[in-house]
Amino acid sequence: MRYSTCVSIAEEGPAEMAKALRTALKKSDYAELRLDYLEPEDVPKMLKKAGTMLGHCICTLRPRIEGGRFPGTEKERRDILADISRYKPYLVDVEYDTIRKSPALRRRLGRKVLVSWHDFKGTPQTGMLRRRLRAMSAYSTHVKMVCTAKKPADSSRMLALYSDAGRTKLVAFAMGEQGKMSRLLCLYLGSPFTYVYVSRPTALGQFGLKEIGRYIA
Ligand SMILES: O=C1C[C@@](O)(C(=O)O)C[C@@H](O)[C@@H]1O
Repeated sequence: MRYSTCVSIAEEGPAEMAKALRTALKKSDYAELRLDYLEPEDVPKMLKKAGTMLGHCICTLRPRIEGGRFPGTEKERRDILADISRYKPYLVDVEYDTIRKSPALRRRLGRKVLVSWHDFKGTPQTGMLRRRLRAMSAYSTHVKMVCTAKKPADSSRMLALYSDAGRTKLVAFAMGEQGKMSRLLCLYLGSPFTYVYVSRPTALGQFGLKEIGRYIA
């Protein structure tokens, strides 16, 4: 079995992001473009630059309220998300709250959506996590749940979710130093990939691409 990585790229200009993307895809199956790090008007420029590489890209436009940098309004963000999906990337990352509240956006997005949810403060109890997984799976076959581990058992609760995933392609792990190993173990439990960085981490506890290579058997 080969395990896949997704290099998270958070550069602040389209030229830099495109360069980082070319480098990342030499060594990684997937890359995440953190398009919220760009000026909104540069997003289409970046998507054009990415060209056929987009088939390996997860496009993310995270709002500030969910830990991202997108500066505009929710309406502007939803319009850009719908535009991004027209370029047909591998997946468009859309937050659970966004997709749940916007049937209009659901109609405009293709089927290739990664429904995501983050908890930057902690890790809820198992019952809540399971209910959330079920609710998220109603919107896509690709679901991502990322919490913050304060102690090792928090990571274990995230990893236990794989036994409830069924046909859902689940990416679930915990951020933070206490969660670091869950980023590796999720691969062995069925996660389609794990997030890594090349130049600088986009989240706490992320492995570097080279570093994780030393752990993967
Ligand atoms: O959701 C995720 C996962 C992540 O937060 C991480 O912890 O590696 C990094 C983000 O860029 C990405 O959108």
